Amino acid sequence: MFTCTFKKVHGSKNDFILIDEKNMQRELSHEEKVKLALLLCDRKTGIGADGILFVTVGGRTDGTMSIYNSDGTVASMCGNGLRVAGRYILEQTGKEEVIVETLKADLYVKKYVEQADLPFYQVEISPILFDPASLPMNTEKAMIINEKLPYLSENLTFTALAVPNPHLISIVPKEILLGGEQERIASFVNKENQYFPDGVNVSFIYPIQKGEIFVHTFERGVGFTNACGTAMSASSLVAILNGLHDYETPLIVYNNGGFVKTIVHKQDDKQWIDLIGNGTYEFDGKVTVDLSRDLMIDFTKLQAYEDEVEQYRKIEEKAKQKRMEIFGRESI
Ligand SMILES: N[C@@H](CCC[C@H](N)C(=O)O)C(=O)O
Repeated sequence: MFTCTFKKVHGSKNDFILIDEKNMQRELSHEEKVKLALLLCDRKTGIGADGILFVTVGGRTDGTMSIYNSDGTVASMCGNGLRVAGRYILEQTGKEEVIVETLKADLYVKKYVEQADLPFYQVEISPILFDPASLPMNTEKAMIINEKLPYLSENLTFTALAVPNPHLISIVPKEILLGGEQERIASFVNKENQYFPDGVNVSFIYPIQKGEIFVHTFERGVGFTNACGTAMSASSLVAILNGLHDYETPLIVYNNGGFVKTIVHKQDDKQWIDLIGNGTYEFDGKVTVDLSRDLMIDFTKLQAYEDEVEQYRKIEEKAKQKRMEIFGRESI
């Protein structure tokens, strides 16, 4: 039997079970964490989430975050997750800004003060890598920027980059965004294939107007999600590379769960992205599982964060209206 307390959280409705490792009855091996992700993230038989964020406070940096996708695979980063994990580490340390260790990089997080009604958090997305080996992607080319990939589509062009988890991104017209192309392409590259041996997150960008884009993502290890933070960050850079936006300038990125703000920085030879958005706590809970029998035994809600859930509901409502105006649908 294994018991732990957790927080159910979300960033743009990309939802997670956040577990502070100090609240676990005992340390879990990687294999046990995989099982826990499969059990708890299941939306029918578990608690339901896009992934588990394992967090520790203190250590070499102010804290650490690791992410297990709902299918049990491990990713190197999670932008929406880092906003909530960063918030948690900020609150636990009482600091104004923190550095969080993730699998491949130490990343900067702070509270974003311009947002009055609901606290927003700003997280650093870096490094940004175009070398196909860093995704990994098998190709002869040195970089994939607005390239046709005939094995995926005859018409669309794609940009491939790692931030540092892998993203394949295409700018598309409305009818393509609303059609079945994204699911077909994403399903192909996330099954066994010769081009993306570890799979890849696939995003479609729809440019709304100057300063605004919509991003829809099929996440590796999850499927379509309401939003993917690293994908929205990578898509912001892709928008700039295509002349749709400028460096050092805020961009509003709408998604199926709300919106975020991004700023892509370029200074000398260094590039990084600020991802700014909500980091919402929904409720605290306690769960008991039997990992040897792959069973969730018991799950109790301990405390609900009704005020912030209600505040977020207003943001969500506005974003829904925006999607209705643009696409004539509440969600994509
Ligand atoms: N939702 C995340 C990304 C989670 C990892 C991703 N599915 C992967 O496997 O690379 C985000 O907000 O960035």
